[in-house]
Amino acid sequence: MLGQMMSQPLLISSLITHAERYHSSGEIYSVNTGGGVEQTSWGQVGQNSRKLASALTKLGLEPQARCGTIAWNNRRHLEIYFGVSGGGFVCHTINPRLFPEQLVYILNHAEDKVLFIDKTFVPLVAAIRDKLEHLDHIVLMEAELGDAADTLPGIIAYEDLLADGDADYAWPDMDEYTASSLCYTSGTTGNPKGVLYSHRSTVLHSFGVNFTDSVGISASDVVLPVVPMFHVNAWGAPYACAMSGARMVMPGPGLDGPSLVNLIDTYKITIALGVPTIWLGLLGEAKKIGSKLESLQRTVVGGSACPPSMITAFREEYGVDTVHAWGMTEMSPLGSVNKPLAKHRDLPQEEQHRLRENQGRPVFGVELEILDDDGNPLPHDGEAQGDLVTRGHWILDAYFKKTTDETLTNGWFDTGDVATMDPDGYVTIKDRSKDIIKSGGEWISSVELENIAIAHPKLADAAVIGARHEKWDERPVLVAVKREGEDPTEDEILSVFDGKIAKWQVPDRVVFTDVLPRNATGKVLKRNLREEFGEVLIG
Ligand SMILES: Nc1ncnc2c1ncn2[C@@H]1O[C@H](COP(=O)(O)OP(=O)(O)OP(=O)(O)O)[C@@H](O)[C@H]1O
Repeated sequence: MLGQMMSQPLLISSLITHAERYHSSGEIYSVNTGGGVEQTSWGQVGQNSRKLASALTKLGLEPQARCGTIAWNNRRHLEIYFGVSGGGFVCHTINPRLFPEQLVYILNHAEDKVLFIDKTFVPLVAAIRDKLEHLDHIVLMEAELGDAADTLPGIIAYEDLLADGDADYAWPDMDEYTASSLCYTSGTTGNPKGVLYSHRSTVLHSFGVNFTDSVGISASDVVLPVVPMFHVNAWGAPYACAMSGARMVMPGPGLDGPSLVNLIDTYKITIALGVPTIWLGLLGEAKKIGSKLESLQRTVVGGSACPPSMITAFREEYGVDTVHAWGMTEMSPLGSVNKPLAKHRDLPQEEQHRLRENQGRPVFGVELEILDDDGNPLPHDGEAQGDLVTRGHWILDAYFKKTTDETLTNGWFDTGDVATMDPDGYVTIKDRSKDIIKSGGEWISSVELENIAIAHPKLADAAVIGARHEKWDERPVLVAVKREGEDPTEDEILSVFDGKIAKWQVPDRVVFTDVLPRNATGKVLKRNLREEFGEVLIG
């Protein structure tokens, strides 16, 4: 049995303590709700997070009380991440883009006692305040209350709350399995479900993010987390940056193409993380204003499938490496990352590029398996498609307020994705099991068709659904959004599939629409598309 030193608990407070001690002067730039930029440092974030923990304790919060946040990526949100969890409370990040009824459901289900909000969300919260059953305090993430004092009586200004905190507050000791944070799934396939993370799972996940063959954030990086802090903790970037000492740029509410290009060029961003739709907007903008995105070394893309045409555009036009990653809320979220192996170095460039398109290999700490309908493992031959299941150090045991038996099957979590795995462990997500198209007993991947369609120069966006078919049960239909000023015909669009896939996989029809319905994290809501276009092949 080894001694005390090696059994020190893995706590979130240890991440911020490390940042405060060893990269105290490391800069953090934060865009506030008015568009101005504030500069702070890891040392200041550390100090403020301790004051916050102390102030929350003085407010009388019980250990493990949930503290919600409805906020953009900014420095106060960063302090709340460390202060709330470090103080032994649970940091519950909430997606403001959810419908008000969903917000009420989540806040009541989580039993949030305190809610931290950005100024932008005052009207949103005022409209639902009466329905929040457990809420005792609302904190405005500003120095002064302004009009919010009238709109939300009793609201406290963040800086006033901090002023009550003790600057030499000592982080409490606790078991590393204590809950530290809570996120709800984005509700693409049903009601949002709560996922609790522990201190241990969060610290281990940060190591996972920082592996060289993963996102690999280093002290010399300048990191732009475009992925919101309410979307699975910005994929763990805030914790991983505290661990490594990277400089951070928090983009605030401006996530449009021009704002992002400006931040990348001004702050010499080296790594940016976000979902594919964000990068589509950014690529268009960079071209328009002639930016070369010179400092940018890599974009980390996940949340939904990254179209190969985007990987090519980043590489060929800007020399930026796109790192395709896959995961989900239930996985903290990191599951797999696409990085090459030594043996790939000798392959022709084209082949190397093609290999970068799938969702990559499991990171140490995560196990992945593919199973057939009877739950038996399928071969890792890159061909066999099955249900992707997982278990590991930062994969959930049970949904919040549910049991393990209701969440796992034989100790594994079913991701709801259908995938193949090759002998090196590279995973290709074919579809979500609910979206895969079952045509006469054969499976067609809607993602594969979308990846091809989106490269059509006359299309701005595309999604493929299975529409009901009298003979084949289901057939693919492409729902397409035309690029501004273009008016392609159905045949013109379908020609994009020529020679790229078998003829029987080509969509039966193209239907045009103005905009694709997306959920609060930017994923296409295919069930809405099926409701609208699911019958277009009948009669
Ligand atoms: N790189 C990727 N390529 C393809 N799909 C991805 C990728 N990254 C994430 N996904 C998809 O996103 C899913 C995880 O989404 P998330 O955890 O944000 O919530 P959700 O699953 O959409 O919500 P809900 O479970 O409530 O429907 C994965 O299971 C997968 O289908």
